[in-house]
Amino acid sequence: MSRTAVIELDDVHVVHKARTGTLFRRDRVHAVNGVSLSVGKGETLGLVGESGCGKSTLARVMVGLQPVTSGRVLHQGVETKLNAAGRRRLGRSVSVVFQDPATALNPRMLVRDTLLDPFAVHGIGTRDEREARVEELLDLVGLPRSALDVLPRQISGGQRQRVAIARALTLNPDVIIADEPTSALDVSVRAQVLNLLMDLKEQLGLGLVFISHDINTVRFISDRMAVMLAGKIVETGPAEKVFTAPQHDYTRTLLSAVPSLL
Ligand SMILES: Nc1ncnc2c1ncn2[C@@H]1O[C@H](COP(=O)(O)OP(=O)(O)OP(=O)(O)O)[C@@H](O)[C@H]1O
Repeated sequence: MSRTAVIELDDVHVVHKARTGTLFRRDRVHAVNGVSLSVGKGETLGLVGESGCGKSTLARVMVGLQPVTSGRVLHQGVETKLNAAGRRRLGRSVSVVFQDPATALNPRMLVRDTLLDPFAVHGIGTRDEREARVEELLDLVGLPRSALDVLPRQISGGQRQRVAIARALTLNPDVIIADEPTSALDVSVRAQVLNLLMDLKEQLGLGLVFISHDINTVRFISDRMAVMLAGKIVETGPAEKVFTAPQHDYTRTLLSAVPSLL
């Protein structure tokens, strides 16, 4: 079966200027080093690797927030340019859920306004359409109507992450990039948020890129898995295969670490 990937990266490199070095000659960090991958609707790609291996930089590339140093980013088969129009197109189709909803959500915005915000940014929908969609979003993520008129700090961490997921869904994206979406949450609610993401993927036919340092969580949620080490993808394949028959030493090292509680 061949279908066009929603997002495809072709030999992408990102070199950051580090905060170290001198004013005139900053050190460089090769955060993403020749990564090629693709994700389509209806599948979950798990991206696993330790802290600092370049996962978040890669996530930012996929949503158009991070320019690449070299390589190509294709959206629906067409190379994207990170000008205003390209970014807007990508932003409608690919949205992101960050690790910590306490910092990702505007603390001074009511949940209702947070969910309405993407409509304003993209200038779409009538007032009635926007309001109806906000109610639909609450149902999708399992929040009560009473959650609309509160500030993020007035609800629990798990509920805040549900709001962040609802916001990511506002404009009906094709793909969601979830960057360590459960790491900042209490252990007791992590499984609920993971299950919600899996249900939404099924129900809406979404593509999901699930990023985590925890290989057990990635296995649980992913169809395909990519293992990242020092900016490179060192192993990729069906999640079950990578898990049961790892080919790379680094994957084996990750697998031998203590199992997590999600
Ligand atoms: N804006 C930036 N400027 C300079 N260096 C950066 C920048 N963003 C990331 N880096 C560096 O690039 C490397 C990869 O960072 P990145 O955040 O992508 O990794 P990560 O795997 O997501 O790690 P973590 O899980 O800790 O966020 C690190 O060495 C980091 O210090």
